[in-house]
Amino acid sequence: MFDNKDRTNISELGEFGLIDYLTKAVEINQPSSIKGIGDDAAVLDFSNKQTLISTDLLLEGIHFDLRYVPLKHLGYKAVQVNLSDIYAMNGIASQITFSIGLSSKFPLEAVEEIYEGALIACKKFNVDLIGGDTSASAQGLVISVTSIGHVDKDKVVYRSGAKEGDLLCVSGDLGGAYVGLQLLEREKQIFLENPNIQPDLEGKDYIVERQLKPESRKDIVELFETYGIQPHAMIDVSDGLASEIIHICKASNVGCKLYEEKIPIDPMTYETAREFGLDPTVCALSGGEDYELLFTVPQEQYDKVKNQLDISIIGYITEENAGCEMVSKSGHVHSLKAQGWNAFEAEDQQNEE
Ligand SMILES: Nc1ncnc2c1ncn2[C@@H]1O[C@H](COP(=O)(O)OP(=O)(O)OP(=O)(O)O)[C@@H](O)[C@H]1O
Ligand SMILES: Cc1ncc(C[n+]2csc(CCOP(=O)(O)O)c2C)c(N)n1
Ligand SMILES: [Mg+2]
Repeated sequence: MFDNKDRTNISELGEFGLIDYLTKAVEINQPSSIKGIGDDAAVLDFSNKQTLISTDLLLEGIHFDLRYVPLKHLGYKAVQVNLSDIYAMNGIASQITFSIGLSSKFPLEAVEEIYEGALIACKKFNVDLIGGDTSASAQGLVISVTSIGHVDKDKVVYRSGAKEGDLLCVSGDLGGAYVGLQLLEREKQIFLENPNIQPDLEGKDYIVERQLKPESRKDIVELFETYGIQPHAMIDVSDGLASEIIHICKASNVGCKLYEEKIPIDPMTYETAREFGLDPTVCALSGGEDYELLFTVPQEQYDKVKNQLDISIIGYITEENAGCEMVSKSGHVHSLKAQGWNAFEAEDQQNEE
């Protein structure tokens, strides 16, 4: 990925030199950022708002494969997947910390690319980078991002607030990131077998972007504010629709009825899934990494959500004993299973190979 470029060995700069180098372009814009990079801790002040904090870990070989993920995209995605958790609380993200563990194969130029992507995401989403940690790693690249945000006390939305009769809604469309991943994996295999064949991703931009460059849904939180929509429960779709629905239902002690025909799937996702012999609905239910927002609203808010082009009403909340069910296109009722992506399963499969 970075073989043909200039290589500056990180040991030439040392840890502090590297930190200075990477953070020289960092700007602080948020009024809540009192002190950013440069002391033992950052200092924040959210006055009368509630503070939101979320952290996630991204590991080479488990969460990403550098044979087809460009480093700049990786930096961008690492920030997006974290901001998504703040938006899933109906909050606005304002700061992140960005930590990296680097194995010796990474030259300075590689780390610079990761940072470039991360800073583009920060700028676009109006978030300050206020700190992090940098270390050597014995093997592989490790990235951990912590995102910090704020929300009015009466606006915060938990997974546990869904009520019987609520409408179950989701933003955007689902399954694209998974089908994009299948496409990238296929091209990787072809390339490994014959390095002279160039990857053929033509016409597949949307799903490849859904995988490599996801956009967290700050715009949906802003839309809620504009239209006075207050969800009862919310979660972001990282592991797949089925798994996230079950999280909401378990946390809220409710059941749900999901309609397969209502699940939003982009035509390119649909067609490419079919080309791969995959069921597009299964890709949406279990694929993951869509980073859309899944939420419930009381029925009285139907008029506010029904005309939103980027929101689909996919079902409704039932009482707990009814369980979590999906009505298929043919009218059959299936119990929903949380077959979402699981980092530990992926590891087991790798060990078996
Ligand atoms: N090692 C850990 N120690 C303490 N708490 C943890 C740990 N791992 C996860 N949690 C907590 O468990 C809860 C659920 O986390 P989980 O990672 O399942 O959700 P998520 O971050 O929204 O999903 P994903 O990681 O799939 O994007 C959160 O409150 C999180 O802080
Ligand atoms: C090489 C490679 N293997 C697997 C995936 C898929 N994947 C990575 S993270 C994730 C969901 C959230 O993870 P977490 O719950 O750990 O935050 C999924 C479905 C990928 N993109 N690349
Ligand atoms: Mg997590």
